[in-house]
Parts: sequence; C-alpha cells; structure tokens
Amino acid sequence: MKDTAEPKALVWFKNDLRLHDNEVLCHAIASGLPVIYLFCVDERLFETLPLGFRKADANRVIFLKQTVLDLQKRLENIGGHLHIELGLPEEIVDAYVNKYSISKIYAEKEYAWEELQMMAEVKKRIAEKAALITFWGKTLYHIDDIPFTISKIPLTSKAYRIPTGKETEVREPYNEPIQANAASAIKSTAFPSFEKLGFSEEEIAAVEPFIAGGETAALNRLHNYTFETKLLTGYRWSRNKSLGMDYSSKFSPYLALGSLSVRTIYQKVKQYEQLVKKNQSTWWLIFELVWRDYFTFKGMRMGNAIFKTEGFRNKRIDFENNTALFKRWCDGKTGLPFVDAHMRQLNKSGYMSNRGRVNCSSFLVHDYRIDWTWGAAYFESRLIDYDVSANWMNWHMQAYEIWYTNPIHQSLKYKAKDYIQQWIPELAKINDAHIYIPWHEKSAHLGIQDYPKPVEIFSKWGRSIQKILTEIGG
Ligand SMILES: Cc1cc2nc3c(=O)[nH]c(=O)nc-3n(C[C@H](O)[C@H](O)[C@H](O)COP(=O)(O)OP(=O)(O)OC[C@H]3O[C@@H](n4cnc5c(N)ncnc54)[C@H](O)[C@@H]3O)c2cc1C
Repeated sequence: MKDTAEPKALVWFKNDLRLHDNEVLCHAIASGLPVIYLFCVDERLFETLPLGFRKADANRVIFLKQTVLDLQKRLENIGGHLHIELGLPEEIVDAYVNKYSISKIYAEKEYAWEELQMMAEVKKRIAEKAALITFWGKTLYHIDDIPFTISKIPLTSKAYRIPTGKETEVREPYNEPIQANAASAIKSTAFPSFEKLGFSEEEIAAVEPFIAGGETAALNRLHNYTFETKLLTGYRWSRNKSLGMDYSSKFSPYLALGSLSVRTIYQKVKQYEQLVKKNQSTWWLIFELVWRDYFTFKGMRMGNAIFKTEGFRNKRIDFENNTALFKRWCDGKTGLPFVDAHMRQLNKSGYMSNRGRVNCSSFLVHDYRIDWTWGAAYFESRLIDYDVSANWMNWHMQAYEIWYTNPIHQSLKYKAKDYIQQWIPELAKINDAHIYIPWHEKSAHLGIQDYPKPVEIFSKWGRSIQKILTEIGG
C-alpha cells in the first residue's frame, strides 16, 4: 500500500556500509526530509556461473551479513533503522519510491560495468518520480580533483601517480552523524537466511572469513594496526609475507564493502607520521592506496574490456583451458605447495596475501595456460575483499603486463615453510626446504603419499630447485 504522507529521502547503501566519512548519509540527513535506510541483497550475487561456481560464495555472504548487521546496529544507535531486502536492487528501489513517497534517493556513484547498468536501470524506472542524487566515495583522491579526465587516465601508474600526488589534496573526511533523522515507525528488518540465499548449512559451516566484518571491526583494525601495535612501522619490510594478520594491514575487506573509508585511513596514517613514526612504511601504505585509486580510474577508462579474455590491449595467449587442471588449481591440489597453501587459505577464509595472489594468478595463466578470466572469476567468487577494479585489473596485469613469477623461487625467497605447514596438513611435519619440492626424488625419503605431484616439472624451475637442493645439502 502506498504511503501518501510527506515526501521522504531514501539512503540506498551499497558498497559504502559505514557511518563515518559517508557523504551520501550526511547529505540525506541534511536534506531535512525523514529518511528511510535501505540495503539490497542483490540476488544475482549468488547465481551459479557457467564455470560451475557462484558469483559470490559462502565466505562472501557471511562477511556481507556481518557487515550489514553491524551497520544496522550502528544506525539504530543514532535513532535509525536498516531495511534489508532480497531481490533486484533496481526493482526494490523503484518499489520503495512508490510505497514510501520517496522524493530523493541518495546513493554512492558507481564505476564498474554491471553496477553502472544497474544504476541506469534505476534511473529509467524512477524517471520523474524521484531524484537520484549520487556522490563519489570510493577513492582516496576524489574523482573531480585528479588532474585527468577518465578518458585520459595515463596507461602507466607512474604517469598517473606523480602529477596526481603533486596537484591533488585528499579531501577531509565527513563527520559521523549523531542522529539519523529517520522516518518514524520504520523498523529494521532481518538479513535473509543463508538457506534462502541458496546455501546449505554444510557450506556455511565449512568456511570462516579471515576477519570479522563491519564498521566496528574495521575501525578497531585501523587503530590496532597503527597506534595500538605500531605494526605499520614495519609494513615496508613485512608486506610480502603470507602468514597471519600482522604482515599487512588487512584493510582490503573493509575497503571493499566500504565499512572503512580510504580517507580515514589516510588521516590516521598522517597522524601516525606526526605522533609515532614517518618512514618508508607509512609512505608505502599510502602508495598502495594510490594504486587502488589508479586501478579504479584506469578500469573506468577501459570499460567492460577489463572482463574480456583479450583484455583492453587486445592481446591473446594461446590458452589450453584444461578444466581438470583448473579444478586442481581451485582446490589447491596442483602439487606446488606455495600455490596450494594460498588457494586453500582462499577457499577456507576468503583471503589471500598479495604475494599469494601474484603467484597463484601467474601459475594459472603462464604454467597451466588457463584463461585468466576464469581465475579472476574464481577470485571474485571467493575473496571477501573482492573489488571489481582491484581484482580484474590485477589479473589483467598478471596475464599481459608481467611475464612470469616462479612459485618455487618465491617459496624459498619468502621463507614460506611455516605458512605451507599451516595450510597443507599433508606437509605439516616437513621442517626444512624439502617442503617446497616434496615430490622431488631427493625428498622421497620423507614418504609423502597423500600430497599430489605436479603434472609437469617445468625446466624454468630448474635453477630454483637446484638452489633448494643446495640449501638442504642434497
Ligand atoms: C590477482 C590479484 C587479484 C587481486 N584482487 C583484489 C581484490 O579483489 N580486492 C582487493 O582489495 N585487492 C586485490 N588485490 C590486491 C592486493 O592483493 C590486496 O589488496 C591485498 O593483498 C589486501 O591485503 P591488505 O589489505 O592487507 O593489503 P596491504 O598490503 O596492507 O595494502 C593496503 C591496501 O592497499 C590496497 N592495495 C594493496 N595492493 C594493491 C594492489 N595490487 N592493487 C590494488 N590495491 C592494492 C588495498 O586496498 C589494501 O587494503 C589483488 C591482487 C592480485 C595480484
């Protein structure tokens, strides 16, 4: 039934699931209209792709639920609510406009292909009924402040980074609102059950997101990584590791759903530089956030070519696309311990280090010769920090812009023994460098039976294998 009462504002949360530094929220509250708060669980997220897995799998749905429920609680604390609806956002938003006499819809601007189609559809449906007011919120540097238009974003990161850093200031974060100005008599609704989203109890029980979702956990992690533990001071030297929480910030899952604002991170790092330490690490963390910006803007320039096998450079590798090998890679059963440990961590926890992502993607594309878009789609399905541009642009880069990463050399270089022991129980008892080549004839005395052998030992690994044998004394 249509609510014929006074006009209202709708805050449509998407990947901006936070109260702090949220321009959308601040403008909606400042409009003076009573506000309705909405999050749509897009049913398309859980569809099964032709490759045989869901677009977003169990870890992602658990992490999303934690994030949305935390937002709901925080909105309730300031006198608000959060309606959670399952379906197609374009239909839900249109139905809300009709049902609640919405005159203004406030939402974050989108940048990626599918999401832009969805926003266009919303606009078409609401037509003259309501105004759709959107704000840019994703990047460190505001899209309107960088010294390039999207169609002229440079093709190299340096050509983007240097002028942008010189000519652009990071905007001040918005204050967190203290009251929601919510429409009266509107109550929060529940997150749909996992069953309704198509997940069995076993699927949900089999995984556990690497970190807890939500703005509260995000702000805690920001404080923890900076002022509480001062881990940030060592980031430059630890960032290429893979084991545990401490070697890198773990901000990415929070940035992906917007439960942490990138400008708030920047502000915190600047305070840290003043009060604790300014060094290569603090510079490097900001540098990584600028990479994230660059991939967002460059991805916008390239449009939907970032999802295509030939990519935006129209290149082509002669992919063999062996589906049995793809399954081995997905399952963490390639026989390459450094690759398998990372894939198993991804499957269980929805997270993988940057070092792991580089090695697993390179291995899939250049050793197994499988279409990089299959790997990117698999990461999309599993990563709790899935971000359209960070994922697809990094995969594109591994396929076409970086030649090769040798997973045997890297396992030795990054001393991955403890990490492999943690994620591959079959190898947990191997205490020396045999763990990097458990299938080698010189490792035969270890009697490893239940861990697979690689389908091929490539000659390009020869020198690294020799180095390992020298280290073992073989
Ligand atoms: C094949 C591949 C796929 C990837 N997919 C994603 C993805 O879907 N989502 C995602 O957030 N990152 C992705 N990355 C980038 C990177 O691996 C992760 O951002 C990082 O591992 C997250 O952990 P962290 O927050 O502890 O990173 P930190 O090392 O602490 O870095 C801080 C922040 O900088 C940003 N950042 C760091 N490295 C990169 C990078 N190479 N590209 C873009 N941003 C970066 C992230 O926002 C990260 O949270 C991918 C990298 C590769 C090689």
